[in-house]
Amino acid sequence: MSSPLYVAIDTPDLGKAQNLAQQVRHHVGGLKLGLEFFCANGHHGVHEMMKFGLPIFLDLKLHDIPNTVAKAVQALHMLEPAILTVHAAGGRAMLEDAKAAAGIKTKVVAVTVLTSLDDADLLDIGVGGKAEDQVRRLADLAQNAGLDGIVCSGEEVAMVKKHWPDGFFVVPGVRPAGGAMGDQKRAVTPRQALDRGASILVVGRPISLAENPDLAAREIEATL
Ligand SMILES: O=c1ccn([C@@H]2O[C@H](COP(=O)(O)O)[C@@H](O)[C@H]2O)c(=O)[nH]1
Repeated sequence: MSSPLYVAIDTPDLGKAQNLAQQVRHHVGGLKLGLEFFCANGHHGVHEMMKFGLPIFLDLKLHDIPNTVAKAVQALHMLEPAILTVHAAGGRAMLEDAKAAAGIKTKVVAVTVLTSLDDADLLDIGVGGKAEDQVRRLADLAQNAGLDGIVCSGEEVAMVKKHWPDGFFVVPGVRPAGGAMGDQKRAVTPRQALDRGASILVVGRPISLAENPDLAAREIEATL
């Protein structure tokens, strides 16, 4: 069985991205490429990273009107990402159209509440109540729109899985015990995320900024 640990390759530098992937390739289940990498390197960069033979998670968090998102998803077809993200807050029609536009090999998952936000941040953008309530609402929306799953924090994944047992749950904001939080506000350990029902875990800086990324990935993997 492949590892549930996906490494976030957050750099605009293709050479650095390849170097990191080369170091951790035997201890992770996939490579997550986000906006930073894609804006700098586009399709060419993704093709280069595909050469490592690991599943590619394109974390582009698409969020626009349904027609625009659907066309963007179509434009990614040739890359056949294993996982692609859109923002749940784009609404039901956008989610349905994104799913319909994706190739059959791609799981489309909806970002609910970013793991860098807490209840106070949500209030600032006009969402009262707790993050977990908003995650639940957006998870229901994603499920009803026919998506494959959602992105949420490890604090909510058990609650959502109860209502969506066969959903695919991506959990970022994962930190080894005592690790630096950085900008993450709703974080759990890799073991907690898995025990609570994560399908895959996304870990970036605890691996990429480590003195020895290979060792950091192995140490995280050993806890799973
Ligand atoms: O809610 C979300 C959605 C996506 N992310 C992404 O995951 C990684 C996390 O990186 P760390 O360095 O481990 O904090 C990063 O690429 C984010 O864009 C997220 O953190 N939270």
